[in-house]
Amino acid sequence: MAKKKRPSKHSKPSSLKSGRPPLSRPSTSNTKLPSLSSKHTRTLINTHHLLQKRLATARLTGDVAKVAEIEAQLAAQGGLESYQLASRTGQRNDRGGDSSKVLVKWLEGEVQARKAALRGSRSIGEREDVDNSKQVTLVEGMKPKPIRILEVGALSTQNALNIAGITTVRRIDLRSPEQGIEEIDFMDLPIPAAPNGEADSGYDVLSLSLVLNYVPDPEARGEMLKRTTQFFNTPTSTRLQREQSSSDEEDQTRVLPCLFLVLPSPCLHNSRYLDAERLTSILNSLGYSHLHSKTTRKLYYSLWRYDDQHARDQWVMSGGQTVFKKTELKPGGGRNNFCIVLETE
Ligand SMILES: C[S@@+](CC[C@H](N)C(=O)[O-])C[C@H]1O[C@@H](n2cnc3c(N)ncnc32)[C@H](O)[C@@H]1O
Repeated sequence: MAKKKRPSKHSKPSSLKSGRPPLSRPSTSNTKLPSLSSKHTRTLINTHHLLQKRLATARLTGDVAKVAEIEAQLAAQGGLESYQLASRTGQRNDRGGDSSKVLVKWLEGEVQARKAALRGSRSIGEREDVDNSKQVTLVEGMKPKPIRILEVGALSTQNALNIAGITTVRRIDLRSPEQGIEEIDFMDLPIPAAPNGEADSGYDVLSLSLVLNYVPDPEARGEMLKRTTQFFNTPTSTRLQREQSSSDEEDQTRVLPCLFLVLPSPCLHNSRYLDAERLTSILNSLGYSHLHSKTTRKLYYSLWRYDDQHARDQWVMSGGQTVFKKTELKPGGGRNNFCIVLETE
């Protein structure tokens, strides 16, 4: 059988949607959650991931019959829609809750600072009561900038990230389960423009919660991580912030801009090819520094500050690795094959 040409490793990251099964039905519906047992939920999610992986391999080897067979299996299982429903069931409070609460906890300092600034601006506004037009100008002028969040792989518009007056959240997914979630592949999402080096055209926080493990192959996972770095407020604004920051200590406590990364715990703690040290090196090589992490029985949560090209240059200058191939770190049975591969430009 004729083999399909493998895409070049250095080509522009391709849309992940092209490697996905068709969406099972129109995307604007607001489906009521059926009650699924946790065993059923787990089986559905695991089978979906397994079929996705097999589908990616069949596509790569150009096995057309196999592709059709796996797509039919995915469709019979309910496709991405059923997978999303199962994932939402898994987010219920009685099943461990939704990861956005952990992110908000780690952003607490930023949230409280803005709340205090808001209170301050309101009291100044009240003092200027005599002149209404001035009051508005003053209040608006003093208003803190909201924390701009991009949530990739969003299942609901209702989560802890919505904090009135403090955050603005843009949500995207391959399949939009409800209004307010844009249906777009992150790999196709236009990179924010920064006209004239203007700050604030990007995001302060990018959330990738249980998304990277959805991507079926290791190179595409690396591409996804690499792409995250282009969505933050411009490197110029980050650098300016750093220069304005009064001390190194202050710089150490800075949280924004940052990446929130959540993976199933076994992807990090029981993989042949990935562990916490390796993940840290991969993210350091992209210009991230580790701020927080926590592991529960099911999930690994982490927060990484993006320190831009400057940090990446320093990493390279100090001899840091920038290419991460599929290298066995922990041999032996009983482990999984989750892996992230990173190639240089
Ligand atoms: C397990 S759900 C995770 C949902 C939620 N973030 C959570 O933490 O529970 C994974 C979602 O990521 C979405 N997804 C995967 N790859 C994506 C991509 N490249 N762009 C946008 N969404 C993506 C899938 O469609 C799916 O709805």
